[in-house]
Amino acid sequence: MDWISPNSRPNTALSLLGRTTHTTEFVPRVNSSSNTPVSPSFLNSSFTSVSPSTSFHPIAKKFDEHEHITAGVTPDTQSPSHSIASSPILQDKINNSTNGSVIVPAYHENVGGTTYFYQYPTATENNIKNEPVPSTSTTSNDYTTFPGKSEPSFFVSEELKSDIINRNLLTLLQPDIAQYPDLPQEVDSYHELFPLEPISNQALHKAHLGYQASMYKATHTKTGVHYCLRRIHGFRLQNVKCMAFVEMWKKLNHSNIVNLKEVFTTKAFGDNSMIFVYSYHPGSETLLNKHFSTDQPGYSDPFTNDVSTPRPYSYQKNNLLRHQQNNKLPEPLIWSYIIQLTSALRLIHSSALACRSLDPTKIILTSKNRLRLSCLGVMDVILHENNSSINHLALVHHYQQEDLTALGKLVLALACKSTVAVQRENISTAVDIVSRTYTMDLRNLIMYLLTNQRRSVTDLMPMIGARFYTQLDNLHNHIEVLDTELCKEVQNGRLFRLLSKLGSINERPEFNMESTWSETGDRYMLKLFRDYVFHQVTEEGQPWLDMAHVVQCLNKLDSGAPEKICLMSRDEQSVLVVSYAELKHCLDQSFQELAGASLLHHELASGEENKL
Ligand SMILES: Nc1ncnc2c1ncn2[C@@H]1O[C@H](COP(=O)(O)OP(=O)(O)OP(=O)(O)O)[C@@H](O)[C@H]1O
Repeated sequence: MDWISPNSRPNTALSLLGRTTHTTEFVPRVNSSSNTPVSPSFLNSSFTSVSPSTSFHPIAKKFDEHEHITAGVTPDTQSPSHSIASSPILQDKINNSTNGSVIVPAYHENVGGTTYFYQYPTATENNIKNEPVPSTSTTSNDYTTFPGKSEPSFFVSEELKSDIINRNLLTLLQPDIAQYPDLPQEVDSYHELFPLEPISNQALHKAHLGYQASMYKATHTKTGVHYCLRRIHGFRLQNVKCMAFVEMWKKLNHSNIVNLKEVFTTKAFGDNSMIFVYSYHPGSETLLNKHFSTDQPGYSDPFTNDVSTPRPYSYQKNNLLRHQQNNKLPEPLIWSYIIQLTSALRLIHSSALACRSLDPTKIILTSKNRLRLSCLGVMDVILHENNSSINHLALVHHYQQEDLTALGKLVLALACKSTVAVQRENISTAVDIVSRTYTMDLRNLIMYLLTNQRRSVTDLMPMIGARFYTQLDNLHNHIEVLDTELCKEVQNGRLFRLLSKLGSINERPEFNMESTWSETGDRYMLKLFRDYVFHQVTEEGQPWLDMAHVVQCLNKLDSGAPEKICLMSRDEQSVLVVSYAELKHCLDQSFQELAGASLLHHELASGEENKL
């Protein structure tokens, strides 16, 4: 480290250190300088994506200036053009403008009615027989699984951030005691119950085979983990044999299944209730709510007849088709649901179980169209209790066939956007509508599921065909986006730890009875470094804020770069030339002092407690 006398220092005050017309950007910079002298240790650090460019940045400039400073030469100010050339935003725009999208021609191969190597451009899929297809109100783009790459930023994307924050908020929601005075404080090992739907007091509100049911979010008292409790009101368990099913369900682990954790009975609600504990997925909504809810603006079930004004059949059918063309769900979305549902069913059926609740109210959706079966095991317990003499295990094949019929009805309902479409009297019209507005593959799948023949979920796989690849590709792309976002936060976590150390040292009023500890020795350099990183000002004395500058300085500190910078005292009477490696040493030493004293205090305190 070199001390420079005030007389020999350049006539640049702190405000002049590399001050340029450089615009403030709270985004990372891209590497734009090829002739940049970068320290090897910096390159080795995991933050090389942030530009170590020295061509435009004040810190880097200081390194270049080091020899000039010692020689008493005033450095030139930066050229504004550098900063513009280094802007990642600008660079990105330039890249985008030359990056035209490549249109890959669709390739279809049909083997025995099954299309392989399939693509999703809407023109072919929306092929209503001999009729031009008006554009649908919801394009397939609305259902893209991943948002794609966004502008470069130091932080996670706004979309992901708000999704995570929203889920956290929902997870932390606490019930209003005044609103729910009857809620028990504790139910077995769970507390902080929060109703996930209005609790109906009407005995008529029976949801599960004649039993009233309600859902709660709850927290496990020991682990603090949040769960979802499905309560079956007024249910007295007489026969524990059904618990064999519960054990089987508990073992199932699948990305499209809400895991069952445990089942118990309780009197905490003032009755005999049966509680099914599931994993909690904040922000989920049922498939019914998402696609068939009359609460949605503009939604109406096209199959609901207006009995007051009977119309000829042809009129009704034309009406249905018109409605369908304007409101239908994009076919890729329906296939995505099919893939997820059949994937879950495949595991369930191969585990000698049956879902038995493949119903739009018992399928939940979270962001990015992630779908999960949410009510597994309940039917097995309730029905076993009601008919304990029946050999339910022997009937499982029958129940599995029922699952496949329910799946066929569900897909038909989605394709017609109507729950009424699956009623016996509407099915043939509904299938006709699907044939006219979707591909034959979708129609064939529905027909296969709705026939009386013996069916298997594995038979559906060739019908799905190459759509698996599309689904897989979407998932991988989404994982890649999340991975990139996670990388940023790993780096931010590293910098946060560094800042925590700096913050613990800077301006500490007293340490070991020494009131000037943070103002002297190594700590003084760290204080000036803090000013250098965060308190830069423009020539006019205005705050100069640049996240790239902050991140770059902290990264160089973390990696202990040999690069040197000028630190100016607040009275501008002395300038300190110091390397990042030296600053890192100061930081480590000072923090160790603090941490050592803190540890000693803890040991002494616990020693005192033990004595007592
Ligand atoms: N595992 C879960 N995690 C988070 N929320 C869930 C979970 N399971 C269900 N939910 C939510 O709880 C609410 C009620 O679910 P439920 O299965 O009772 O549906 P429902 O439409 O009310 O059906 P029913 O009429 O049979 O009660 C829904 O908003 C649903 O999204």
